[in-house]
Amino acid sequence: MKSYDLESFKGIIIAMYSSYDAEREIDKEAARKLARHYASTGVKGLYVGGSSGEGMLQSVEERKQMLEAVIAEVGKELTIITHVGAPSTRDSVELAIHAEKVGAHAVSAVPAIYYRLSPDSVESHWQAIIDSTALPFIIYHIPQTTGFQLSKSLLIKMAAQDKVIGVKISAESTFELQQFKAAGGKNFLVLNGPDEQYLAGRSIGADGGIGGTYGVMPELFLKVEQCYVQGEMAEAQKWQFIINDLIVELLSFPSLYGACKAILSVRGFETGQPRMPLLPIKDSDQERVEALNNRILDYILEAKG
Ligand SMILES: CC(=O)N[C@H](C=O)[C@@H](O)[C@H](O)[C@H](O)CO
Ligand SMILES: CC(=O)C(=O)O
Repeated sequence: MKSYDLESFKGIIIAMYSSYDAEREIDKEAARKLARHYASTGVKGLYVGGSSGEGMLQSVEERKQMLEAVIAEVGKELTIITHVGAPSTRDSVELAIHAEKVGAHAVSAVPAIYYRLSPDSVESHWQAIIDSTALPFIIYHIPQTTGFQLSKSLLIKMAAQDKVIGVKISAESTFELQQFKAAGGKNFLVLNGPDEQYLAGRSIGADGGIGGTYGVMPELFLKVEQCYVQGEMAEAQKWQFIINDLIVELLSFPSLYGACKAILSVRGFETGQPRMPLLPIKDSDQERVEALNNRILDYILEAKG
């Protein structure tokens, strides 16, 4: 048994987009407004500073500001997981210590990026982060961007520690997800990464999911989850199909995050463009953004029924 409350990490957790002002600096007020909105949707929590949150494109100071804004607004209502992954162990540890100080509920990290690292090196990196606080830790496994393939043996070694409560797996193999779930055991969380496979991941062992596209349609993922829990598999599949149609369209823009942020902007939540090298949405994309937003909003209405 882990000595942490695992229930608070099970369910739909939005990988939150960062908010920037007109000068492209962190906009704490805008971040709070968006977090407040998310709290009203019924999701379980927020994942701050991950891939969707552009943590890797921000300074350590900016990452702290984003987290502080989110916690100030919804830290008492939602589970707040903060991603502290960085190229250097030193920066990750600094972010973890800060996260604990300001009241985050868990830290999470990808392997250190850029250098091609041995499993021993990644393990030491994660261990330094884990040892720096009393917070639970969630491994972020996303080999397609980090290049690091987490082995089952390293996973088992990590999961044996009380503080290591789970893994978020963004690799696309649901078999790998299942293998990690089996290896981690009953008291180890597996959170689904690829939003396109939420239902598949859930069916084969995931306890919930953390996703970037949840941020523009949390209600639809909550619907899939609700149908799944109630055993209405045909209905759950129907909604996953709808979601995947929408994701395919989101992926057709210059950048996924740019498209999601543009949709939020149409709804009155200004978060700015994503940072370079992520491409911004062009003016000529605006009409298509609005049409897609309308489609999503219609589905949200239908899902709420
Ligand atoms: C690389 C990346 O950002 N992956 C996210 C997390 O796993 C997903 O939520 C995707 O954004 C989503 O599945 C759309 O492809
Ligand atoms: C977790 C996730 O989906 C992200 O970091 O964007």
